[in-house]
Amino acid sequence: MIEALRLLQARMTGAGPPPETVTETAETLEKLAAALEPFTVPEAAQIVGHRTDLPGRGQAMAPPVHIEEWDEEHVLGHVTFSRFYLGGNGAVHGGAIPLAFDEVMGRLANTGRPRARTAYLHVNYRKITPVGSRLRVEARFEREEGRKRILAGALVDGETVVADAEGLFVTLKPGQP
Ligand SMILES: CCCCCCCC(=O)SCCNC(=O)CCNC(=O)[C@H](O)C(C)(C)COP(=O)(O)OP(=O)(O)OC[C@H]1O[C@@H](n2cnc3c(N)ncnc32)[C@H](O)[C@@H]1OP(=O)(O)O
Repeated sequence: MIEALRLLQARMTGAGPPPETVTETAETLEKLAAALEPFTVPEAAQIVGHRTDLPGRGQAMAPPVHIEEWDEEHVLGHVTFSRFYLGGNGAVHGGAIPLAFDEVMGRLANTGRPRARTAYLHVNYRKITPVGSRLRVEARFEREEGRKRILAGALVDGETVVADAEGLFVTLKPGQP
């Protein structure tokens, strides 16, 4: 279902269909939304965001990062930003890149450690990030200072770093959501 939605997002973004196809598509989507409505559940029971075996934990909002290596110190994976993430002129939207970093670095920050949340994510856009290219995603745990965990991440196209990031993740105190 989530993969199908991702495909739809990409195809819809890249489409210039005639008005009758637009109307037909809108009606079909409204029917699908209505079919799912009776199955609305509380957050803890929803599938999306809880499937850690799926790229982006099954969130169609997050770019689909495929993980190849994962431990408490580093993550290595790859991602291809589909047409859905297009900002303009073949470049990925600047807001989509932190989504990928937060997903990967947030999970790494929380691997084998008490729960933490992102306090800041500083992203450097070094080059344009091309839509449709398979990119390497790297993240590593840099250091810990009290409740603060500092992580680094990079998005690499071939040998070129197209974006890198530093993230601060702060350990939650009891009662913090
Ligand atoms: C549940 C886990 C899911 C996985 C996480 C996935 C990643 C995410 O996307 S989380 C969603 C996005 N993030 C959020 O919504 C977080 C919202 N913010 C918060 O909840 C709080 O601000 C929180 C928890 C980060 C920190 O608040 P609080 O516990 O009051 O921290 P506080 O005591 O002020 O600061 C602790 C230390 O961090 C530092 N700090 C906190 N925020 C920042 C910041 N933005 N910049 C620099 N330093 C900061 C403080 O200066 C302090 O440093 P020191 O100990 O040296 O004096």
